[in-house]
Amino acid sequence: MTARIHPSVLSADFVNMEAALRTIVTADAVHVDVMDNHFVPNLTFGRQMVERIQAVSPIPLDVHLMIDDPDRWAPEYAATGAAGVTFHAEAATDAVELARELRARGAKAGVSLKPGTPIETIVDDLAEFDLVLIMTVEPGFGGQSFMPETMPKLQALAHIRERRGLAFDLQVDGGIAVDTIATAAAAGADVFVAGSAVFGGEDPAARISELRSLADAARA
Ligand SMILES: O=C(CO)[C@H](O)[C@H](O)COP(=O)(O)O
Ligand SMILES: [Co+2]
Repeated sequence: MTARIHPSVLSADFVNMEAALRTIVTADAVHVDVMDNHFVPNLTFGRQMVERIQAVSPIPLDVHLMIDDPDRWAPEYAATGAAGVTFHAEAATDAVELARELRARGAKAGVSLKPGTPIETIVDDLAEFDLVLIMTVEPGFGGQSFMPETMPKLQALAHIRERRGLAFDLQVDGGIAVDTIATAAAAGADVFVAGSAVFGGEDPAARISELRSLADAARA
C-alpha cells in the first residue's frame, strides 16, 4: 500500500482553518492535535473545534489526543465522526477497554507512545488497536527535531506485526520532513504525520506528494 500522509493542522492558521483544509485535499487524512495543557504543556482546542473541522473537511480526520483521562474523553471524539482517534498509553487507565469503546463507536482505535515509553506497555494487546503511533518527538509542539533513537521501537513493532499476522498501521509523528521521512519509512512506518513540513512551505500539495514519493521509495 502507498505511504499515507496526514498533515497536522497544528502548523496551520487556526483562524483560517477551512482555507488550510482546502490546501491539503490530496492528503490521506488530516491530523488534528488536541492538547489539554496537562498531559502536555500546550493547549490547542477541544471537541467543539474537532466537530467543526469534521463538518468542513473534505478528507477524513485522524484525531491525536494529548490529554489526561482519555478513558473519559476519547469516546466523545469518536462521536464527532472522526475516522480515527488515538490516545496516549501513558494517560490511559485501561487502553484495551478504551480501544473497544472507540471501535464500538465506529472509529479506528489508535494508541500512542511517547519517545521514552517502551513497546512492552502495549505489546500483548496489539490485536486491540487499528493504529500504533510512535512519537518521534516529545508531544506538545510542532517544529521539533525528529528523534532517530525512536526507530528501534518502530522496527520491533513492524517485525511483531508480520510475525503475528496483525494488521495495525504504524504511524510516526514529529519532525517528519523531506530529510527524515525515508528513515521512518525504512524502519516500517506506513502513516506519516507532517505539520511544519506541509504548512510551512509555499505549496502544501506539492510537499504532500514529495513526502509520499520519498516514503514509497524507502519502503520499496
Ligand atoms: O503531535 C504533534 C506534536 O505533539 C504534532 O502532530 C507534530 O508535532 C506535528 O508537527 P511537526 O511535523 O512540525 O513536528
Ligand atoms: Co500529533
